[in-house]
Amino acid sequence: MVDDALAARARSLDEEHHDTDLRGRFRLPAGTTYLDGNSLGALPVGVAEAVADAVTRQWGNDLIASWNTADWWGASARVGDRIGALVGSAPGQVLVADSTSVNLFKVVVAAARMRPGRDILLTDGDSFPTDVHIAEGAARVAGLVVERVSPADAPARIAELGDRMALAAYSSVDYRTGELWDLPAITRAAHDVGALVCWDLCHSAGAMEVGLDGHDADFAVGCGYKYLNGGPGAPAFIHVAAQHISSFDQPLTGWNGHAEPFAMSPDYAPAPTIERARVGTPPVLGVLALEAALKAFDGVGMAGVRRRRSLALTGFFLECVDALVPGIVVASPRDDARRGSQVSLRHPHAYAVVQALIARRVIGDFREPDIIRLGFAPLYLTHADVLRAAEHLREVLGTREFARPEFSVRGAVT
Ligand SMILES: Cc1ncc(COP(=O)(O)O)c(C=O)c1O
Ligand SMILES: Nc1c(O)cccc1C(=O)C[C@H](N)C(=O)O
Repeated sequence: MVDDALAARARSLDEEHHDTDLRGRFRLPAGTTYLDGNSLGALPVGVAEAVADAVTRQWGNDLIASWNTADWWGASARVGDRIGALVGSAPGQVLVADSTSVNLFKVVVAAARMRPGRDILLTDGDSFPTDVHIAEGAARVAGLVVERVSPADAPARIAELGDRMALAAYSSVDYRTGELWDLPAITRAAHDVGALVCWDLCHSAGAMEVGLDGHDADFAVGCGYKYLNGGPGAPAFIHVAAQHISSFDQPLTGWNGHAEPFAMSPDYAPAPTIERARVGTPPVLGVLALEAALKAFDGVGMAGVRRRRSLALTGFFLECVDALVPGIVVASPRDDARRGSQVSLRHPHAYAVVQALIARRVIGDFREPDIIRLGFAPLYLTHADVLRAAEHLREVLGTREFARPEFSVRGAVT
């Protein structure tokens, strides 16, 4: 009975939100419910063809001329602008380059140089590990001291630290719990004491509005392979607000960031544009795959993606969980205003539960220590998928299927 009511509700939500259902823009295997687009996004239609064209025609036939004729050289900034439009950053402020880790390193060192005499880098000790590791590593290079403070406590701590604060570096969405942190409040608090902020948008870019310019964010970094669907190892992006570009003195002074790379000067002079964030030769095939993937967002407003899909899908999943798996601990906020595009559940056998779900072709992931992490990529999931996932979860838990020995064997990549 419960299932009938939920099935009817899933159908009516899918009808109501039909205009924003972009499943047709993706190639997803039949019979799979993919809830891991927050780790590796699905393959958009047109990417395989674009990469084949880049390989066979641009590279195979046109060879080195393609740096100009196919504008390989301009691709990093061109694709950066496309991402900028999704995260609320005006053209000329976003560059596709390197990895999120490397881009964060550039920002930390540049920010320290922009705030001489200030010694604190505030960050979240519970962030995705690379954010903490890079913060510590870059801080050593730049002469900063890292203080680990939860995003919830950051505004108050920033006010206490005052003019010791150089940079606050936070994720906008917690990778484990999916909590959406208060980007406007932390940004304001940092600016009130003359500090800078950097936002890691790995778990928000492509899933919700971010409003970087609207909130006056100084810097942001994020990856191309999650909700942006750029494919495994896709290049990342970096945002530097227009007013900071001329003072963005980043430490990785490779020849691609030079004002005139082909002058082959032995002396470094940074490009006057966002291209000063470049380091070496970009991974062109990866940048072009990402560009093709971003076509999935053509004509789509991020406000609709957020409200009519991300929040509708995660909200409906919470309803399904309450009805079908009552009592399970929900680690993600129930309040829409505080939830990213994932729902995480806690279970003492979370790893085995996730493996049992995967065996049923419901793909989510496990995160230490006890998190079943389910990502709801807004473009290609439906409310029917959401219900299917919850029904499988009920069966895996209800029958204790997860206790089968094969589900406890840990693999290297999870
Ligand atoms: C918040 C966050 N930052 C950074 C990364 C990864 O950075 P990189 O692209 O350097 O591997 C991830 C996920 O891999 C992440 O979740
Ligand atoms: N980035 C990853 C990778 O390159 C291989 C395997 C997994 C991952 C990850 O998804 C980590 C990810 N940022 C996370 O939120 O857990």
